Amino acid sequence: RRDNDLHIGGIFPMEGEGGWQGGQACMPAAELALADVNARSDLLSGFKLLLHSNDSKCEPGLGASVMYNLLYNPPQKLLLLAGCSTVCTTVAEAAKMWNLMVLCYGASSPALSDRARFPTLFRTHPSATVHNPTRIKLMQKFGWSRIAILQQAEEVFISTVEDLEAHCKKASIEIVTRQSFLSDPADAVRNLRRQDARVIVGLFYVVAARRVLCEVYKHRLYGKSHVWFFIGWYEDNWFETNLEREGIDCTVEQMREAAEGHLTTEALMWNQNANQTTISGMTSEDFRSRLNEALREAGYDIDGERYPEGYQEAPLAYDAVWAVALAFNKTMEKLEKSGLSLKNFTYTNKKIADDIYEAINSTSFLGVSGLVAFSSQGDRIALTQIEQLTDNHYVKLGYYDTQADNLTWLDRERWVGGKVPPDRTVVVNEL
Ligand SMILES: CC1(C)CO[C@@H](CC(=O)O)CN1
Repeated sequence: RRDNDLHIGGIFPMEGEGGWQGGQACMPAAELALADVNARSDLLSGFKLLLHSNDSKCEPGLGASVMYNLLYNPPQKLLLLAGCSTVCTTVAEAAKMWNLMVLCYGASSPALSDRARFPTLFRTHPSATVHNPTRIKLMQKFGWSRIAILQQAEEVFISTVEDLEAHCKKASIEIVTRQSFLSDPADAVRNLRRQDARVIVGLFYVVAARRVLCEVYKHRLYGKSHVWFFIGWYEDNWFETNLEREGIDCTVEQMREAAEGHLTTEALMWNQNANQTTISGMTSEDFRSRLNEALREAGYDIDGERYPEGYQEAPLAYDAVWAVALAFNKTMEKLEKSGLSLKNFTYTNKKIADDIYEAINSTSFLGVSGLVAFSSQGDRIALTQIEQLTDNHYVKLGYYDTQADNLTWLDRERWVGGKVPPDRTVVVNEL
């Protein structure tokens, strides 16, 4: 091994049944970034960044064993990249014992925003709680102060709802009912009707979302008197696919009718200003072309729209490597003043670990995923996008910058009844 190599570990969810196999697109994206930062003569003063990757299958146990292999086999690693909330939780909880920073490009769990448990964690993937200020902003915009919540009983949604409840309290928005279900939403949806819920925030994975939508159709909790907030990162035609395979007893037409008009929120992962040059010299569209080329070479039929999992999150992995390179660069400059370099780092060297922490913590640059910067909890600061399903197509309604409390609104919303649905039964006094 050349002694001017800087080594980092990469843990990518490639295969596996459960969870998110986003490493399929995120590992190629990370490798593109590695080539780009190593091609820059003005970064890392002559050192080369090397990435040692392994597959976690999005399983925390396998992730832990992959991490131990990376740490107990030379060369010494300086930092770990990881994906999947479950793997990041395990890796980040342990990595502090080796004074290693962990940069998660694919972890949305709100539980990870905890410096007590994860003192060395940073994420380029925003927490699921990033949706909540946007949901509140929309409720205030449309005058809804009485809402309901329907959620699947999964850790990520439970902690997201707790955060949403706190935001609702602060905004004096009443939650008339909070219904949760494990896998069958029928009773929960029926209870929504009993409580006369009109504005409902739905938090569940996409398979559960199809079950919910069919129940919504059956209980007529849709149309001109109801508004649904769904998660925006499902596939675009999620409400009309896999109905047979998943035993959904609603037709495509019924699902479309129930879905018409719903709103979605999601974190922006591709820089919206498509022709804005980012730190790599590329625009986000340039990045898309290069990623597509790399994925074609890896055997994916991109032109046939056969995208690998993690395609949406690929900019987060690309920017994670840039964040590491910039932070290492800053740390090298600081260490050189005392005649040291990152080659002096060891797993017991907390001093250099603190320097790397400080460098990442103060990192901020324009990446292909937009402005990359971290909160004091290591969370990605991100914009959100709002869409509405109209005639079976998602229409962009606007963007929200939580930090600046700035809502960019495009005035494209359409309501089934021609006006904004009220959040409660409106009694009209007959004169
Ligand atoms: C937006 C999504 C699909 C949320 O889950 C992330 C994976 C995880 O949190 O485990 C990947 N990105």
